[in-house]
Amino acid sequence: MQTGQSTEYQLEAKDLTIGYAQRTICGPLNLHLSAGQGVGIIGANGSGKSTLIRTILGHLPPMHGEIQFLGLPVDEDSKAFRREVAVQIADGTFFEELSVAEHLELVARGHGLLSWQQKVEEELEFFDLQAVAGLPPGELSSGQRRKVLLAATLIRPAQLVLLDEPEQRLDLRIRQKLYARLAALRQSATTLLVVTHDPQLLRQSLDHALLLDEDQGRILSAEAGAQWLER
Ligand SMILES: Nc1ncnc2c1ncn2[C@@H]1O[C@H](COP(=O)(O)OP(=O)(O)OP(=O)(O)O)[C@@H](O)[C@H]1O
Repeated sequence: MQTGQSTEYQLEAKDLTIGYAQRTICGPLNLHLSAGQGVGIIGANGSGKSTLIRTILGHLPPMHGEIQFLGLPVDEDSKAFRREVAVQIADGTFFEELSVAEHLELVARGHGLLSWQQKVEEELEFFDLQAVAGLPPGELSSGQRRKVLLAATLIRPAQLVLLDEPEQRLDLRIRQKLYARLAALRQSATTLLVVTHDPQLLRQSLDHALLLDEDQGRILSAEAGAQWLER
C-alpha cells in the first residue's frame, strides 16, 4: 500500500492535543507505535480515552499536533486506512434483519476472506455464540452482543486493531481467552491500541500503557499501568 515518508512507526501521534471546540481535554500526547506493539490507554473516567480514540480515527480533528498511520495523516475515508485498521468502539450498531452469523459473514466476505465459512465458524466457537448464530443481535444479551462486536472486529485481517474497553460485560472465561488471543495477535505483528480499565488485560496482552492524567499523557510499562489501575 502507499505509504508516506516515515514508515518506521505504524502509528504516530506527535504533540497531540485533543478536545472539543473550545474545550481542551488532554495534551500534549506523544505516541509511537511499531508493528506488533500493544499499548493500553488508561486513565480515570472522563480523562479523554474515548476522545483520543475518536481523534485517532479521524472522527474528531486534533486541536493541535498530528497523527499519522503508515507515514500518512489519518484519513478514515481512505480505503487503505479502512482496510488496515479494525475497530471496536462503544456498543456499535447492527443490522436488524441480519443474524449473528450473517453479520460475521458480511465482514469476512467484505474483507475478501476466501475461507470465510470456516472463519465464521471459528469465531462463533471462540466466543461461544453457536447457539445464537441464527438470531438477530437485538435478541441477545448485552454480553453476547459485545462478543458479536469483538468477533466482527477480529475476524478480519488488520495491521492495527483499536478496541474500546473490550472487557466490558464479558464473563471471566471469555476475557481470559480474549487476552491470550490478543497477545498471540501481537506475535503475528498486529498492533494493538486498547482502552481498558482491566489490569489483567495490560499484563497479559500489552507491553505499555499511555496514562491520561492531569490533562497530560505519560507512557508507562504495562506493569506500572496495571498497578496504576489497581491503586
Ligand atoms: N461530544 C462531546 N462534546 C464535548 N465534550 C465531550 C464530548 N464527549 C465527551 N466529552 C467530554 O470529554 C471528556 C472526556 O470524555 P471521554 O469519553 O473521552 O472520557 P473517557 O476517558 O473515555 O471516560 P470513561 O472512562 O468514562 O469512558 C469528558 O469530560 C466529557 O464530558
